[in-house]
Amino acid sequence: MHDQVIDPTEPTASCPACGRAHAADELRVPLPSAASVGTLGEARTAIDGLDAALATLLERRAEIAAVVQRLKPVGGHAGRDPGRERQIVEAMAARAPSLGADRLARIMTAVIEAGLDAAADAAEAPR
Ligand SMILES: O=C(O)C(=O)C[C@]1(C(=O)O)C=C[C@@H](O)C=C1
Repeated sequence: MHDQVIDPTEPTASCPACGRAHAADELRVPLPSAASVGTLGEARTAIDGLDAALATLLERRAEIAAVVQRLKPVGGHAGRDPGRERQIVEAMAARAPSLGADRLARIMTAVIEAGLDAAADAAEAPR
């Protein structure tokens, strides 16, 4: 899958995830529709592909969130910003209406807290 940026202008020969050529710092994900999956196996294959993309995005999000913690005057759990978290959830709710803001808030609270925990662990780890 795509990881570090080498040269964003240089297309990969063939992406192992989608089979097409595109810049190495892009994630292109097939988006199977619910209507396109008819069997349990097809549905699980579709979920596995989406989860692989989600994991890639979550890993990259945690890396960026760790940078934010170093840039803020007060980082980590002590620097939680509920207003910013609400803004994130509201923006996501516009893209995920069937989940809605309340369920997305549960998801994003877990994502944000996991990111803060990972950043704290990385900051404590010997270099
Ligand atoms: O934007 C910030 O201030 C962050 O620290 C990042 C982040 C996030 O992971 O998105 C984490 C904690 C805050 O409560 C809000 C958002």
